[in-house]
Amino acid sequence: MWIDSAHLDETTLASDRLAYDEAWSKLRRADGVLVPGGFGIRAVEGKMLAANYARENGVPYLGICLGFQIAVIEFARSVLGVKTAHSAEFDEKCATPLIIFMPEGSRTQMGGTMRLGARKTMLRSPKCLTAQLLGATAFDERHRHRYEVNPAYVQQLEAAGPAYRPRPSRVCPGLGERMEVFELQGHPFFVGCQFHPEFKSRPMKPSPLFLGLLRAASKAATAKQP
Ligand SMILES: NC(=O)CC[C@H](N)C(=O)O
Repeated sequence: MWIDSAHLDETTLASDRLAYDEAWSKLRRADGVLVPGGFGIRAVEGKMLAANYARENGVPYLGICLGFQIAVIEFARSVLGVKTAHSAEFDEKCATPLIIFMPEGSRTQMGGTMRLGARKTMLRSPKCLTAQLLGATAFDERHRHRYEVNPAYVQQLEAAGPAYRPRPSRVCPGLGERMEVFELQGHPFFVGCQFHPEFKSRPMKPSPLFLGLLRAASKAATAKQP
């Protein structure tokens, strides 16, 4: 079931009540939510609402790349109370640039300068869900992005306490650590990843992150049955 997340926000409520109600009715029926990667501001606030809905209602959530960045912003806004948190991709002058342009990127040379391809992610703890699902704390997954979680805020996010587990990973030498994974404890399944598990996922060998989402969603669906 696909939802145009632009229809979840208040501008659609004002302009097209039917589309708004339909989008929310689909979201409320969903046993799991996947917010995929993306570029550009279209529907970003709706994606934020979907992440908020999944987080607050214990609905399994997998956020990929932009879906990961959205989940981190939503958490900062709603849980940490940092209302001005945003991505510099959508508001370059925002007061709290939680997601910033990566230092190694180029703004003038667009061709091939994205952070692309397989990169090593090294998780801090074997106990996090991502490490358990992937069966490793170090793995190569493919990437495709220009922005990252602002390292200046990672400590503040980590200080949020046991409800939250950011898992930064090492990047290219000299660039320190990059936050690649976002998980919530005490939630049936809430995972965001900066990398794209779909790029290495195959029909007969799906990425364990997709299987994790589906398992959690199917458990939620079974629990709903009378
Ligand atoms: N592939 C994506 O989702 C990219 C996310 C975001 N637009 C970035 O460039 O970082």
